[in-house]
Amino acid sequence: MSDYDFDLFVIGAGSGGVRAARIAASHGATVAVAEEYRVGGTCVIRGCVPKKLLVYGSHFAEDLADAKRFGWNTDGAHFDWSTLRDNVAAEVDRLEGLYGEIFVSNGVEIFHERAVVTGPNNVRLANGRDISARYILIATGAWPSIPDVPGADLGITSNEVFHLPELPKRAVIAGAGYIANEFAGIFNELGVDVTLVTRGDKMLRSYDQEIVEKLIGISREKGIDIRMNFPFKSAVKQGDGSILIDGGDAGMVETDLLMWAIGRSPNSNNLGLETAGVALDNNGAVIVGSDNRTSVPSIYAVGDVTNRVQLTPVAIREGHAFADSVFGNAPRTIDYNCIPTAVFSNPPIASVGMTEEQANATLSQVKVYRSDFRAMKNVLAGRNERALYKMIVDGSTDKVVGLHLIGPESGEILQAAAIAVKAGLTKQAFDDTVALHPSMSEELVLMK
Ligand SMILES: Cc1cc2nc3c(=O)[nH]c(=O)nc-3n(C[C@H](O)[C@H](O)[C@H](O)COP(=O)(O)OP(=O)(O)OC[C@H]3O[C@@H](n4cnc5c(N)ncnc54)[C@H](O)[C@@H]3O)c2cc1C
Ligand SMILES: NC(=O)c1ccc[n+]([C@@H]2O[C@H](COP(=O)([O-])OP(=O)(O)OC[C@H]3O[C@@H](n4cnc5c(N)ncnc54)[C@H](O)[C@@H]3O)[C@@H](O)[C@H]2O)c1
Repeated sequence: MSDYDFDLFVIGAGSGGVRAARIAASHGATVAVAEEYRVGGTCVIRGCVPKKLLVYGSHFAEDLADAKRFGWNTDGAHFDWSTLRDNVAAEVDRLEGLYGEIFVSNGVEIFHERAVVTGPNNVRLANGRDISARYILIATGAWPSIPDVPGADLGITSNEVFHLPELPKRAVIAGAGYIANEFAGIFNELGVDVTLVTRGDKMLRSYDQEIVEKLIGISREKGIDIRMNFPFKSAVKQGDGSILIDGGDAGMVETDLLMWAIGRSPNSNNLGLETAGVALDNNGAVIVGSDNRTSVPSIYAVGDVTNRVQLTPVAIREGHAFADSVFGNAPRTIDYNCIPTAVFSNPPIASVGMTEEQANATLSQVKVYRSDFRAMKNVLAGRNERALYKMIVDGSTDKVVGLHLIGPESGEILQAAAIAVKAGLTKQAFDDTVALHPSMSEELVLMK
């Protein structure tokens, strides 16, 4: 007989929590999970998945316009937001069901309610039930940040954006990161008049800034109004229902929808962590070691709540490594080097490894190769939109240390190329590879 109700209690059924629960159960642990909202977490319910489906749905606007040059008569084509919104919601429902089945088929008990930590080996469910566990895993994710300015509550966040009753005529998106650029692209394609406001003079700071400049140029060309150095002072609701935003010296902007996309904070509030002795950093992130263990030996944490890398594949890996280490007798840590990432803007950006700026700051010799080209499809479509691929090479070893792409399907192209960068292949190895023609990705082996 175990001294505890379960070997593992996971708080949060998102990317990290679901993986950890399933793998721990497969190692023979008795596992329970608490989820206060919907099984699947941010990525499945209100993140990556519905976002990518909206990216696909919105891109038909351009595809249909381009189709004319390829001989298709698309007159009469029109868009219906409720159809896209409801079909995406139905797909999310389907996936939520599949995630629930993972628990059933692995013998994991799920509690559909909030749980808080009450001690090193104890949690309390919202219904008041106390449960003990040998280990507790905090996998509660992150929550959209909202700034402390008057009228901030007039804005929505990515939590609400998938359920809009109708599309606004005008939208202001505040922020300059992933979500801001992705939704600027989606709304713009769907005919919404988009203004992107950002307090600084840079966007997508972690990305190669030459690639970002290209995105800014193309976005403006498509009609997205990008306003940098915009100090968001306040928002007020006007008589006609519109929202008036005061940007101080940057001027006033009137809009029908305000969306905050200024980052996500670790979901650690009122979780009982402080009382249990779990150390948090100044941003509320749970502090963990490379083994995902917190300051309390029986409590671990993975995913966004630790604020290391806020990406689904990373949360999944952390959850998997935790379960293998603690229940599978196979301790291991995650390698955070060369994580490929993409911004599903229009066009998308994809990146792996060092930017030119980072390489210059750390390597003694840096070579940069560029290919600035127009995709064949864009040429025939009469679309004057160019792609840019950049390869960053360590001049002393010839190793490719970074790849940065903007252009159609760049995420799909980069995932494969990232294997070569992660493996430490040289520029010569890229050059030795015969081009696959005609394709956009052949540019990767043709850079001079
Ligand atoms: C709009 C958007 C788009 C994104 N797009 C991408 C993308 O394209 N690619 C990518 O890699 N990443 C993307 N992300 C990030 C990705 O969704 C997260 O990194 C990932 O979901 C983190 O997983 P997690 O397990 O840490 O937390 P989550 O998936 O957020 O899961 C945490 C779960 O815990 C639950 N919970 C919280 N507190 C409690 C409690 N006390 N009791 C019970 N349950 C609780 C929450 O309801 C939630 O379901 C996107 C995020 C957003 C918001
Ligand atoms: N494609 C993807 O992989 C993807 C997509 C969406 C989200 N995500 C993940 O979710 C996280 C959150 O996304 P996000 O776009 O909200 O955040 P982000 O960190 O990408 O960008 C936030 C931006 O808001 C700015 N900002 C911060 N505080 C501000 C304030 N008070 N006023 C004005 N601007 C402010 C920041 O300078 C930054 O540019 C990302 O960091 C990413 O890890 C990933």
